[in-house]
Amino acid sequence: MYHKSVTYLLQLTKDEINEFLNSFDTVLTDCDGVLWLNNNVIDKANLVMNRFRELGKKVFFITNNSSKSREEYAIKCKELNFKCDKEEIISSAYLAADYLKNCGFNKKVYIVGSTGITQELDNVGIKHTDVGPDVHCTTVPKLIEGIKLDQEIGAVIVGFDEHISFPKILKASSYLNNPDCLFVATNTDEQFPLNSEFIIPGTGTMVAAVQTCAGRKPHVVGKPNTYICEALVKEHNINPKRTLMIGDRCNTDILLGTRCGFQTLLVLTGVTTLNDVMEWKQSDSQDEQDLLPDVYLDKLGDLLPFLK
Ligand SMILES: O=C(O)COP(=O)(O)O
Ligand SMILES: [Mg+2]
Repeated sequence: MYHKSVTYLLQLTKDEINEFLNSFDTVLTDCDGVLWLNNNVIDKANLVMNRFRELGKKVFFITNNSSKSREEYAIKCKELNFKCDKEEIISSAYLAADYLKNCGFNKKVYIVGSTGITQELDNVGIKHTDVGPDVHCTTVPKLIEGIKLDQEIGAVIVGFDEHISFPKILKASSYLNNPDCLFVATNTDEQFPLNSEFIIPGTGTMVAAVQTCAGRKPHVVGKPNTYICEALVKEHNINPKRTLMIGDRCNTDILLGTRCGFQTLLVLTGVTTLNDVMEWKQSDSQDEQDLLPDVYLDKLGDLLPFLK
């Protein structure tokens, strides 16, 4: 309807907004920066998502955040009053485990990441290393002396790891020195959306460290990789043209929507700013044009009055 026009939804007439709301049957929504920031719901986002469901629309939550399993996200949604089943939540930790399962992987995984990944690997019966701090306070030669590489390791998964460290980068890169060792990244988001004076390193920071040292590029399972959406379209018989992708980050959420032929709604409560978008709108680079949303809002909750 408003293909890549960057239309501000609230400047439309009531009828035009209703026509837009009736133009999709399925909603895929990003989480961090759209629905919540950390453990705080973003103004009325839960009321809007629950109302979409009451109006008969299919709803799926697609997050690049690998720190939680689907089960843990289902608990978080319940606590924050978002109605949803575990099967409607796709986290990048789940995607990483699903990808290795589909590859018939039967060795052990070295994880740079957290318990979202260990739980999802456990769910599919894939062996893995532990997560948590791995620090060193000695010299590099002494550190290396103390490391015995595990010969069972056949893949490295890099996800969000607040305990990222020199020893972890060294070990992951050493395993990846074997070209047969798979290199999987959950996502490459550069920073976490957190409206504060601090910049929180996103998973892209951890991935870049290992990628640089290992001299190899990972297979990235999260947005904007279309892997998950192709699976959803097939499994739930979704019509891409009548699907809305809602996101706060254009180089993952909106780009995914563009690649899958979905309609796209950008909300300004997370990472991408309106200035970013207006700069891309002036650009003649196709890559930047692909980042443009169809429509945008200051926050998802602004839709509530139109969903009566
Ligand atoms: O984990 C992130 O960096 C972003 O997560 P999101 O995809 O839910 O916005
Ligand atoms: Mg987000």
